[in-house]
Order: sequence, then structure tokens, then C-alpha cells
Amino acid sequence: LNTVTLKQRLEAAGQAHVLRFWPELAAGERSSLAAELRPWEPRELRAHCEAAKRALTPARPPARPMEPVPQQLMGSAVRGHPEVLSRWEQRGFQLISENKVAVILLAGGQGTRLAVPYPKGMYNVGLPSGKTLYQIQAERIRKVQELAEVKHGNKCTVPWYIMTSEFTLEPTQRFFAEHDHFNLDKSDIIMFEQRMIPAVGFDGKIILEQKGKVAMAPDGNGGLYRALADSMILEDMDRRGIRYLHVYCVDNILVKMADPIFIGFCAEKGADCGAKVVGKTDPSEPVGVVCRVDGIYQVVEYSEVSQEVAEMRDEDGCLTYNAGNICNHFFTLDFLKSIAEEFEPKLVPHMAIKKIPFVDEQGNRVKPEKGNGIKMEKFVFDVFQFAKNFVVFEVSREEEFSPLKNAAGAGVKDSPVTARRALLWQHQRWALRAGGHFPNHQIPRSDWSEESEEPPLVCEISPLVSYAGEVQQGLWQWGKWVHLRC
Ligand SMILES: CC(=O)N[C@H]1[C@@H](OP(=O)(O)OP(=O)(O)OC[C@H]2O[C@@H](n3ccc(=O)[nH]c3=O)[C@H](O)[C@@H]2O)O[C@H](CO)[C@@H](O)[C@@H]1O
Repeated sequence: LNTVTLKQRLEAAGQAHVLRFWPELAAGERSSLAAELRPWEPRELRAHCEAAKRALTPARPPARPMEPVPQQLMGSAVRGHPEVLSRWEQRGFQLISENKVAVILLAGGQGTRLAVPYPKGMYNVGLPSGKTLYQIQAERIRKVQELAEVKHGNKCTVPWYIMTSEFTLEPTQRFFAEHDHFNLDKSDIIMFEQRMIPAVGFDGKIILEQKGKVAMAPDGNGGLYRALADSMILEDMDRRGIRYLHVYCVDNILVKMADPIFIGFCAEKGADCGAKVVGKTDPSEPVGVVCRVDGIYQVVEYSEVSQEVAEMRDEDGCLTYNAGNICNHFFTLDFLKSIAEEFEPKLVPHMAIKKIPFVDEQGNRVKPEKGNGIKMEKFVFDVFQFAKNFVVFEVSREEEFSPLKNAAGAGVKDSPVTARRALLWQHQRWALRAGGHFPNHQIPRSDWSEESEEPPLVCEISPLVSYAGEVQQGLWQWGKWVHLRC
């Protein structure tokens, strides 16, 4: 873009102020500012800014008739009959062995609450092995591939698609390269980037973070659908013969990659879209709830539900809106194609007021004390409304959900401490269930609180040994694969 065209386009969008420091900018700064703005057509940019401004004075939404998910749509790994679970698992492994299953990691977030200067997946919660979240996930992929191979006798691959953003792409690529891609085939790890969108002030004007830089943020984890199309990822999936996708968020240390039971359940039900849920611990837990609103399946995010609704209970005392979203979703490739080709533009962005550093009229950098602008994000689960056959799968919290959201601190939930404990407690359970004996150690009392107490044994089992607690003859060698500290 030459300067005149850039100016004209910004004027057309009502955003000419973005160039107010242009005369002071060096050549490199000018070209990077122009590059940030290049993808935006004036009309699209104007609409984006106007939508953000409008969001400040939302028309009062009509009281929305929320309903819990009907039981007939739900499967359960907690209450399901062992034979049924085993049937779903067989089906899942069959599909994995046929190279029809891939995983998509959502890793473009800035992890603001955890506040580390690198992508969350690189975090080491302090396990004896020192493994990071990325390494644990990579090893679970290797294991699930191996289990499918052993069961069905053919070599198979679960490709790992990783959505990153401007903040996370480069460090994630470097980290994977430094770790030799965790012994996965490099060609089966496909990283792609989501879009960045400008943050907008309350006056409807794009915020300048520096004289030559617009305040940009990733477009939310629902940016997935545009990113899949932009980067031709659906074509890559087609080429590989992928039919089913497991989408998950980066920070759950217990995530079951390409979970065969979940895949098998969804496939058997003929679902095009599915969500894993856990029972909520308390009304204020920051998880979205899967429910029906105006007859349409969706997740009502924790930030968007009123306290009164969150606290509603059934006659039996259970929370009415109990289906906590753990950001683990199932999609068929055909469903993803329909989103990318048809429905994506219909996804309505969610607005959040944030403190966004900016440069003032004089060009001084200011860190605001209170919210000064609006970030707009699309959410990955907002596509549930377009599903023809939506299902929900309930799983056990202690086996499948312990997210890393916050920095460690006394009594802080969802922190490195609680994530580490959740994994060690799980592995202790597995070891005991497998007949492990630990002389001179207390067997955990049933009333021990896993979140607030250290497990009596520090026992970590490599995902290369056991995917979900199963025991394979000859593999549980203490020391080599199982880290035990007493
Ligand atoms: C919108 C969404 O899914 N919300 C869910 C998310 O909330 P929560 O608010 O915790 O969502 P996060 O901001 O942590 O994002 C979830 C995932 O999306 C990724 N990400 C986020 C923003 C972005 O632009 N790009 C991107 O890839 C993050 O890297 C992360 O892997 O997880 C909770 C469970 O842990 C659920 O109960 C919430 O319903």
C-alpha cells in the first residue's frame, strides 16, 4: 500500500487518526504499520469499530429461556456401563488405526491470567520429570497411536494441528524444534496462525499501542474457523483422509488426546459436533455451561451468566446448569467445512472491556488503570448452533480436567500447584489400581482433598507407558518410566 492509498482507506473507515505519528516514523515502522492494516477492507474495518462501540450500550437482551441439556443427548464415561464404554473405545481405536482422526490444539491465547512471557504449552508445572504441557500432549499422541497399532496391526498417525497467534507462533515453533518435535514426525505437526484484530476505544477509534503499532489481539479461539480456511488446513485434512477432529485447549494437564472413548461415542451417535463436560464444583467456577438457549445448543460463558442463574438448583440439590465446558470438542471434517464455507460469518463476536496500553496525543505511552477499550473475540463453541446432531459427553473431573489458568498462590485454584497435584494423584490411583505396593507409605484416605493436599506418594507415570491407566505387560519399569519419589 502506498501512503496515499493507506490514508484514503483509513479515512473511508473513519480511522485516519492511526496515521497521526506517520511523519515521525522510520521506514521500517511505516511498513510494519501498513502491514498490520493491509488485510482490512475499509468497510470491514468500519463495521468492526462500530460494532465495538455499539457493544458499550447493548440493547437489553431479552430474558433468555435457558434449559439444561436433555439427558438423551448425553453419554457418560462416569455412569456408562463398562461394556458400552469398551464398545465406544473399540470404535475410537478402529477409527484412529484407519488414520481418520486428528487433534487440533487451540494455542493462540495470551494466557493473561497465568502471566508468563511464553506460550502456556511451554509451562512446566514442576513434575518430577520436568515435562512441559506440550511434551505431555505429544507423548499422549504417541501412545494413542501405538495402542491403536497394537490393537489393529497397522501403523497409524494422529496428526497434530496447532493453532497459534502472532504471540505464540514463533516461540512454539522454536520450542518444538529444540525438542526434536518430541519424537513425533515433524510433517505430522502442522502449525497455523489465527488472525489478529484491532482493539477499539470507547469512542469507536482503533487504539494505537505505539506510535507505529496498532493494539492488536488474537480474534478468540473461535478464530479457528477462519484460520482453518486461510491456511488451507481443511484441504490438508482431506488429503490425509481425516474424518474426525478432537479440538482441545492447551492448559488442561489431564487432556486425553484423541480420546478413543469420546471419538467412538460421537461416531456411534452419528454426531457432527460434540462437547465434553464435567459436573461443576460450585456455581462460581469459571467454566462455561453447555445448555440450550431458545432451543439452540450452546455454551453460556461464565462471564456472561448471571449469578442467580449460576446458583439455580434442582430439587435434588444439584446445580441446574451443571454441564461444565472443558473446551474439548468433537467435529466431523464435513461439519468444519460447512462452518468455513457457510456459517463462520454468522458467528457473533463477544466483547470484553480491557485495559489496553496506548499512546496519548503527545505520543507518551500510557498504561491505563481501568478498562479503556474493547477486544472482540469469537468463541470456538459458538458453532454448536449449526450442528445437525449435537451430543454431550460427561467425563470424570479427577481423570480429565485440571486446567492451568492462574499463577500459583495460597489457595489459588487452577494453578501450577493444583495441576501438578491432579496429575500425581491420578498416577497414584493408577499405580494402586494396577496392584502397585508401596511399603511404608500411607494409602490415601478417601476423604483427602486432592486439590489442597500433596499426594502421599510422588508417582508420575510417563504417557509413553500408560495413556489412561491401562497396564501393558513389561512396561511399568520403575525408574525408567515411572518417576517415584518417596
Ligand atoms: C471461549 C472458551 O472456549 N471458553 C472456555 C475456556 O475458557 P477460558 O476463559 O479459560 O479460555 P482461555 O482464554 O484460556 O482459552 C481457551 C483456549 O483457547 C485458546 N485461545 C484463546 C484465545 C485466542 O484468541 N486463541 C486461542 O487459541 C487458548 O490458548 C486456550 O488453549 O476454557 C474453559 C475450561 O478450561 C471453559 O469452561 C470455557 O467455556
